[in-house]
Amino acid sequence: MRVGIVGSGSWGTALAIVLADNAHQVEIWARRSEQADEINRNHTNEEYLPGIQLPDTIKASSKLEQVVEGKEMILFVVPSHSIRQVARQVSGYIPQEALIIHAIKGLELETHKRISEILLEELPVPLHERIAVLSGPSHAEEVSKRSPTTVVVASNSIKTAEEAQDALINQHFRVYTNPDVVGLEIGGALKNIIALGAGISDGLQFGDNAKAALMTRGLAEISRLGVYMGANPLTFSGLAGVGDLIVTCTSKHSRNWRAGNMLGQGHSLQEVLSVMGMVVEGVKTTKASYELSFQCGIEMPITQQLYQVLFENKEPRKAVEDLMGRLKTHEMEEVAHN
Ligand SMILES: NC(=O)c1ccc[n+]([C@@H]2O[C@H](COP(=O)([O-])OP(=O)(O)OC[C@H]3O[C@@H](n4cnc5c(N)ncnc54)[C@H](O)[C@@H]3O)[C@@H](O)[C@H]2O)c1
Ligand SMILES: O=P(O)(O)OC[C@H](O)CO
Repeated sequence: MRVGIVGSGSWGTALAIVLADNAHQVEIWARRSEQADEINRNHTNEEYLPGIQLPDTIKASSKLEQVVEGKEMILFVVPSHSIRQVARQVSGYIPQEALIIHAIKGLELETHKRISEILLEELPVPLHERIAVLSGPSHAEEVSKRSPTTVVVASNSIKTAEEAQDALINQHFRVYTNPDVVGLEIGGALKNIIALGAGISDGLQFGDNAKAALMTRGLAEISRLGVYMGANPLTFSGLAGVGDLIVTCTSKHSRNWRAGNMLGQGHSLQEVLSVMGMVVEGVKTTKASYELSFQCGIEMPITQQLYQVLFENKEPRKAVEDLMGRLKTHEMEEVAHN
């Protein structure tokens, strides 16, 4: 297939490798022309995937419309804060039968919308059945080295999900399908909040019990909001739920964990973001989810404490004390009240 990848950060570039390995014809959009030149000339993307040699067949361009024009498959892999503007810019240039996959893990800050909801608003109606989301435990650094990785694609159309699966699956990159778009998007976006928390906990040197607690209770509040929004609870025990939570809370590759770790060591949010150089989706997602939790009347204690740490200068240690000092409760409220 002729494939256009919108976004040449670490994840867009790693997915370009997967697709080039599958003999697709890949063109990738780079915001800066020097980066496109580097990919075309040296077959590297040193800023985002240092030390990785890209297949020679991957082409790059800094002309956004050109990257989607005439393509049979388009992947959107830009940070969540830019997807609406980027989708709007290319909307009129995408062929009407193209398969659209987004691999973005975040929520729109201003509207709290999921990425597929934004795509439905910005792309023409004939493309709506063609939209799929890709999620799951998948650090770009490992995918680009062809380490075994499993992911999941969801779409409202099973045909679309299966087409995405067929295009992406290979010996190193195993792709499952799932019909639950809401579950995939909520799981993928909100695990970044918990990874920030896990990084803080490690930065405070709290140990493994604390991290396991954050991951487990984090999954409980992610599922609570997700189910309220229409997700299938089973999705959260799958790759896009617990799978991605594990990898993001425990891997040295995670930007969210690393950012949290620095916060736990006493650095300010501004300092942390200025040294990261790559998107830390969990920061904006914490704000969007904090607001959503009040809007929907859903209890999300970890998200609420993290919001105070990130945006109200609360001491991380005090946030942990407040979490531990909450009123006693049942592990499974829903079960206890039946
Ligand atoms: N890196 C991973 O391992 C990984 C894995 C799965 C999902 N994701 C998700 O993929 C998405 C992209 O992440 P990434 O890791 O590739 O990010 P990145 O920080 O490595 O790269 C971001 C890319 O987007 C571009 N960009 C930044 N601001 C932009 C703007 N305003 N408009 C247009 N383009 C802009 C940058 O130039 C860069 O090419 C995120 O939602 C992330 O959560 C990342
Ligand atoms: O590096 P992070 O924290 O953005 O996480 C990357 C992926 O989402 C892991 O699946």
